Amino acid sequence: MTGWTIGIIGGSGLYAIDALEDVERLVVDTPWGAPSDTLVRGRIGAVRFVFLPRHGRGHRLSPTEVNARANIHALKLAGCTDILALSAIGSLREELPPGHFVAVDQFIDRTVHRDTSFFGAGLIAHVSMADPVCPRLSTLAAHAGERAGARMVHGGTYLAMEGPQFSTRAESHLYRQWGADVIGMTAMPEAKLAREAELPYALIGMVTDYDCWREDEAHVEVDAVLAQLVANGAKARTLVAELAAILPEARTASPIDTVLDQALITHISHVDRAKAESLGPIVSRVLAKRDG
Ligand SMILES: CSC[C@H]1O[C@H](OP(=O)(O)O)[C@H](O)[C@@H]1O
Ligand SMILES: Nc1ncnc2[nH]cnc12
Repeated sequence: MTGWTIGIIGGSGLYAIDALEDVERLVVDTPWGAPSDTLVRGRIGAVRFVFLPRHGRGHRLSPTEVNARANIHALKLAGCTDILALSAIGSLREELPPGHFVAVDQFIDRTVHRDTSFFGAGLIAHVSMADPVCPRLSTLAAHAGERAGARMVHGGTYLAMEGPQFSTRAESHLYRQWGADVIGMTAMPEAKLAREAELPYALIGMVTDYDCWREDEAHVEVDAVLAQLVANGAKARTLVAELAAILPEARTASPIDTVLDQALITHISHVDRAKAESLGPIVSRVLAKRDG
């Protein structure tokens, strides 16, 4: 086995990864409650994967109901070293038609009804989100997508909206003016929480629609999104298998593995020990270093 354990968060239309071998289901509980579903642990070749369908099998959870803290905490508990998220996205750009895949590298967070941090209550950290995705994993995932036959665009800004309703036309035009390239409802606070958990995160978005900013095009509807996802689904699954094939054999350290060294601000003598205990593997590394 390699040193990688890749957590895969599957978005709308991606509720299983059939290439996984030696599969076992893990029921994991966290201080934030249960994740979206049981985790599916397996391997492809020598690479370990842990798969989690973001909305649960059968798509039971709305974007607001997805418990991102539980999901990221559960993936950390399951031993993940990195997280690759796959999502359906709307396009805010003419040159990103349905069927294109985008390796997202920036976010604008417009979500308002979600818990966005593991920290607080006696243990405070301020992580940098200046560069919110891991360039190493994002580049590898983009190459895997190309090998899977996807039309891949490297880089793009994702606007995270609360939903579950799609945008008004005025909002869609506004987000274009802000410089957003694609839109979705789920990657925030997921990406922020992955960073707090010291897990390098990348997001491959699969364009399903042109949202509603184009006057000559039907506005987005779920049935069109799902039809496009069925068309993209096989490529998304192949992308995961290709990623396993191209990952370097040994995982070298990422700067994201140790972000809490700088970000954790609470003095060790004032850390709330019960809170630290509940965060488990998210803070055990950095606290052991400071205790020592
Ligand atoms: C089914 S259309 C809207 C839905 O799809 C996207 O979810 P995900 O990112 O999990 O693929 C979008 O963010 C909305 O939640
Ligand atoms: N147009 C859109 N807006 C928000 N989330 C989406 N997911 C897929 N298409 C979307």
